[in-house]
Amino acid sequence: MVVVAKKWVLKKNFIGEPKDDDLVLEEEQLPALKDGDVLFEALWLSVDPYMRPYSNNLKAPVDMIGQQLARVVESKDGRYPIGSRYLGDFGWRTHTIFNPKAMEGVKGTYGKDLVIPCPDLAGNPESYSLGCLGMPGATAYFGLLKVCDPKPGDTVLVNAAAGAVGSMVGQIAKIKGCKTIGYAGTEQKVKWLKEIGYDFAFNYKTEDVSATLSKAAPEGINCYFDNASSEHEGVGGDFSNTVITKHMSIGGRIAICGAISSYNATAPPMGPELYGTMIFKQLKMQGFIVYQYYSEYHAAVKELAQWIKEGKIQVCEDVTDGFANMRSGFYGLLKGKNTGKAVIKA
Ligand SMILES: NC(=O)C1=CN([C@@H]2O[C@H](COP(=O)(O)OP(=O)(O)OC[C@H]3O[C@@H](n4cnc5c(N)ncnc54)[C@H](OP(=O)(O)O)[C@@H]3O)[C@@H](O)[C@H]2O)C=CC1
Ligand SMILES: CCCCCC(=O)/C=C/[C@H]1[C@H](O)CC(=O)[C@@H]1CCCCCCC(=O)O
Repeated sequence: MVVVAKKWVLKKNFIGEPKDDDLVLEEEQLPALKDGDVLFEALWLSVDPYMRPYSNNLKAPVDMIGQQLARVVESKDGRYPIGSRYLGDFGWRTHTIFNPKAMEGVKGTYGKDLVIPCPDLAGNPESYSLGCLGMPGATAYFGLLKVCDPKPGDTVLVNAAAGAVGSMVGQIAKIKGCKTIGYAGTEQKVKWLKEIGYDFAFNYKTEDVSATLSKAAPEGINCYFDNASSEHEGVGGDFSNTVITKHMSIGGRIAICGAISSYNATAPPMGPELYGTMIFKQLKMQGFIVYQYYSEYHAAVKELAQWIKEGKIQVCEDVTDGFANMRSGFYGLLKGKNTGKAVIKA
């Protein structure tokens, strides 16, 4: 079988906001399969914020990085039957030849396997394996439960709350008996946050962060799940500085999950202004990477699937149709166009 794969190539490293000619769609004729080779075809592909900062470590021109849900279409390894589904770190490409035996023991970033069987999704749509039942869902699960360690009755604050991670954090926090406050960048997102059970939701672009927090959480914030980090401008100034210096309660916990507001920045982010508050309020602030909890990943996905099945978690996906439109799906994510998990249908 002659297969011509389509792939997105990072032609130039991004500088500032990504531009159309930084990423270019190309074709590549694949060779015939050798012994042990498996040919995968992408079904769904993920676009995630990390692709922007991580691609700075690559030297263009280079094939773009990313995870996809793929099915086996041809196989010379009996352990990989035709039709079976895998999550593969294959990058932005439609077809991939991978040799599991030759790649045995080769790990991806943070010790994760490069190709893993699609987990049991308990009847949920396959694309969820890249979102609520995949890396972003697990990020929400571990970041909240392990790093923020919420107690029933705690107040949990989340920014980029209508995204893949943030929408899950708020709903898991509700399951754990917390009061939840979410901030997002459009009125439509704010409306959706209320629909999925956030107790309070605000538009950080139009409402004063400090004033809204004083009203919604006069008791202070116990857990702050930070998806956007410093330089995240809300009305009234930097979002995280405002939250941390003015609104944390004593003994509060801060999970540093991401820093999307600075991914396109061309100057380094500002330094810590927070030490005084951290000390006097006895705060804990911890960065984390979802795969540091890799040994518990499948158990987490199982519990998340159960919560979805029980109707305790609602899911929204932002689907871009067609591999050829993957770049615009990614650029849209960086501009806040997505509600819920941004995925590409191949
Ligand atoms: N530590 C870890 O292991 C992991 C960390 N992450 C991090 O979690 C965060 C959320 O990821 P994910 O849920 O996948 O993405 P989202 O689905 O939340 O999409 C990104 C959202 O971020 C917001 N945003 C975009 N640009 C800016 C900006 N300049 N300032 C503030 N907000 C902005 C937009 O929402 P809005 O309209 O509300 O501004 C946008 O929709 C990211 O920072 C990501 O890097 C993700 C996975 C794993
Ligand atoms: C300042 C940058 C913060 C980035 C935070 C973030 O979004 C991290 C995401 C990682 C998540 O923990 C698990 C992942 O899959 C993300 C990293 C993936 C790196 C892939 C590199 C692949 C490659 O080099 O081929």
